[in-house]
Amino acid sequence: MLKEQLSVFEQHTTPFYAYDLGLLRQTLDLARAEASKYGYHVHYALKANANAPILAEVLERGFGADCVSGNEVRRALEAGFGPEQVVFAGVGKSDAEINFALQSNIFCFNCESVQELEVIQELAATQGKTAQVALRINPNVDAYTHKYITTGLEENKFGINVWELEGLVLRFAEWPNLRLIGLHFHIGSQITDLRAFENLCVRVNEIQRWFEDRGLVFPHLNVGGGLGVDYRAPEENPIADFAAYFKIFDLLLEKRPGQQVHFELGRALVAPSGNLISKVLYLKHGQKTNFVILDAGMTELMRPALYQAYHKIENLSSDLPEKTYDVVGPICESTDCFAKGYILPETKRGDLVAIRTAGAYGEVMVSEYNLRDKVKAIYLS
Ligand SMILES: Cc1ncc(COP(=O)(O)O)c(C=O)c1O
Ligand SMILES: N[C@@H](CCCC[NH3+])C(=O)O
Repeated sequence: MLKEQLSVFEQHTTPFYAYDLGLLRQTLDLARAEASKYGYHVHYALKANANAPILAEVLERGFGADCVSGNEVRRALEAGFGPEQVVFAGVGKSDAEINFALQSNIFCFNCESVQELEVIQELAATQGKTAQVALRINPNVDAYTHKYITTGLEENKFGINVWELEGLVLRFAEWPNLRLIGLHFHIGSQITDLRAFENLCVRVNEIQRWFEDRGLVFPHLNVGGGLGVDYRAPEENPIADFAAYFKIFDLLLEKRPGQQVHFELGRALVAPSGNLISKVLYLKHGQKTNFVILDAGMTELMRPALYQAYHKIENLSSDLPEKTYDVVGPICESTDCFAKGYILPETKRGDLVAIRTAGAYGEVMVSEYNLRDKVKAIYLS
């Protein structure tokens, strides 16, 4: 119960992120236990949260690192991940980022276009290196999630389209500095309808057979991340159903002998253990609405403004009878709104409010807009 932490929260200047390291450890332990039943490798997606104390817990459990920028690769290496644990995805890797990853001898580049393969070949040749690459293929599988966080449909910018593969395989011989070690897929984020992963397996099997028909078998399959969390009921479901998730792949993904299967989970590992704690600055009574104006806004947690995302909100200070409010931030944008028509106990200036399930894609997406101060983080063990 977050309310039990109220006295701790009251000692800190708001707004701040509060991370529950106990819940984080439980989540990571469970994910590791379920993945290891099948010998699966999990690479934690740093883009979800790259804070040092979080990375330390991830690293301690033997997960690898999934990075999408040169700076994420650097952060992972600085945190202690070995280069052989680092994969690097991203639709627009710059030459400088590729060079840095090559110099660092990372495990694998997840390549998203033929053009990128050409550039990595050229830069690897200049460095006298061989780059290990996986082809990120756009499988055209619906993730049944918000359209802004779907990545595996043909209309999305991510990955190599299947219709490009025929031309691509003919060109492998032109790239002596690339070692093609795997296939990579990622269909989207906050996936709660697990049938999307079933469909992904069916598609990966088809694509794998297509390559086999052309004499190509890869030692690695990377099926990405995307497992969602329960934003509406964080107390009832604090940990994602890793057992059901990994079981789908065990049942449906056709693994070749000796083939290694990789996952890139971000949100499901860290979202529930982070909460944004904010203070109520003002109560404003409009014609039709009562506004709760917080000292945190879209600059500290962008997801509601960007995706109309739902985050549960709790008033930690009040037990008064309930009222209905629009909960908003201080930023000069009308989209700076965490929730409309939200029921909270009667709220007063100075109350502390928790915006729940904000451990993933919260602090990493902070903006300085309106010259806001950088939000702080505290860690509860
Ligand atoms: C390529 C890739 N891998 C992994 C992830 C992590 O996704 P999630 O946090 O939904 O598990 C993402 C983000 O959607 C991604 O784009
Ligand atoms: N940032 C997004 C998810 C994008 C995942 C990365 N491809 C979110 O908050 O839900």
